[in-house]
Amino acid sequence: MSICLSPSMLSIDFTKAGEQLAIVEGAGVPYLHLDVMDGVFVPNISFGIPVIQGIRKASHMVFDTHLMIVEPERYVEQFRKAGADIINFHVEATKDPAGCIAKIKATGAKAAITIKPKTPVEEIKPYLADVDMVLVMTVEPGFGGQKFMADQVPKIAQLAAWKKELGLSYDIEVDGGITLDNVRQVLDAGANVIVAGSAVFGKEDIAAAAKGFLDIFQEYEAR
Ligand SMILES: O=C(CO)[C@@H](O)[C@H](O)COP(=O)(O)O
Repeated sequence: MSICLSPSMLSIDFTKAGEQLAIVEGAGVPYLHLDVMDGVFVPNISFGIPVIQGIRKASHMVFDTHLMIVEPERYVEQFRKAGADIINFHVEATKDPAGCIAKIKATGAKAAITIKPKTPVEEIKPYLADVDMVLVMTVEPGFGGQKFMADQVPKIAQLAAWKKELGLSYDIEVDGGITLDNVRQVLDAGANVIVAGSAVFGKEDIAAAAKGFLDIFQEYEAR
């Protein structure tokens, strides 16, 4: 399974967004992680549908849209129309995760389900056969630049074990505090989609930061 980098837009310099998106795309980064926050599900507000629609025109990357909003099913069609390729919602944010997955898939987008650090990984087990990706948060959602929670790594390993045991093929994404120093920990546990905000867009040399991750991925893929 290939390993992908998904840099988080939350850490982009919005005054230079077009330029910085072109840098990561030019470096061969396949995904762009879009953190949508509503100020209710998480204590922060970021950006939403019009911004995604705007940057869609400037990028061919896979838009990996992480909805940190309550009742995400209300907005699935609009995010898809704006350009989302993957629609990622929190199991804690909806009363009907199965319905939300079905709604996402009906739009033609890939469906992904996410858990916060305090949520047991067992809560998403019933949905594993129906999703394209699972996302393990390694920080409390809401802000970039937080410290990686290493105690979440066993969840990644559990999801990798279930994937094998159940004969499934979902991607395992990890998000929060990932750096060049700790990325091997999550790759070793079985993650294959890596979100990094401050460790990519927060760096002076964005292309070199992205390359640092891509080189490690290449090393793992060659094993
Ligand atoms: O979803 C979130 C925060 O809620 C993340 O996507 C962060 O934005 C990642 O940023 P870093 O922790 O890598 O700086």
